[in-house]
Amino acid sequence: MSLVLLPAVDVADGQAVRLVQGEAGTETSYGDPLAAALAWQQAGAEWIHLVDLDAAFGRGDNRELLASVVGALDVQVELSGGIRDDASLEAALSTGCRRVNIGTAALEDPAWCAKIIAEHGDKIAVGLDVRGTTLAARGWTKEGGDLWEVLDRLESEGCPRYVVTDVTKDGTLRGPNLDLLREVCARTDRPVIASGGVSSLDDLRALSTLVPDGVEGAIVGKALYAQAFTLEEALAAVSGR
Ligand SMILES: O=C(O)c1ccccc1N[C@@H]1O[C@H](COP(=O)(O)O)[C@@H](O)[C@H]1O
Repeated sequence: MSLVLLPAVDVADGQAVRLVQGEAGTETSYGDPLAAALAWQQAGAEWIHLVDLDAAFGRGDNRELLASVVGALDVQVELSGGIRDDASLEAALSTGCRRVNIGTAALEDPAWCAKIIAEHGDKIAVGLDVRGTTLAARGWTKEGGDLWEVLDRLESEGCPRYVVTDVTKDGTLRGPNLDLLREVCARTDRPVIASGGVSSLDDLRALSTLVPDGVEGAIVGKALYAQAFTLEEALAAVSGR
């Protein structure tokens, strides 16, 4: 199996943006989110990782815009940011996205998280956003507990998939945290999506070596927007071409 690539489209104030280490105020804008997503689709992406950053930061949302982006795409969408209760989950799933990524609520509302895993199974992924081994919540501005304790709990609840982000690497082009990914994969048989730090085709080749361990995919953001490589080149690299 080849590593699945998920180009990221993070949306703040109606624009596609990239942050550095998830910090508000570090935005670089890349224009219309739909245009960005369509460009990745046109280049061969099978998935888009679509994030409502305003909802993640609790400062508003881009819900209607993101719904229109999902509706206009033919590829599968992983929708993330601000999905924290029944209403936001229902709104997210009703867009037609393939799955949602739950961050803060998995840390602050374990009972609800267990309930939605039981109800929606594979449509749920949990985002493990970490600094070191401390989880981050609420737009990565609050600490959310110990990674290994939370992972043990989610395992017992049957969490179907994890999106593992090293917050310190995100948007920095400093390379993925391969050790962290290896450690998470050693503690779960569930698929893991790697996020944060991809800077080069060699990073993608390194992540591909972790596919047998359980790394199913990689979210790629800044490197694509900064044109460190094209998505076509990335897809060729992970397919061994
Ligand atoms: O993706 C980012 O750059 C990012 C930066 C700061 C906060 C969140 C970010 N991304 C996504 O938001 C979810 C968490 O949202 P929530 O806690 O469930 O509301 C996180 O997993 C990232 O996918």
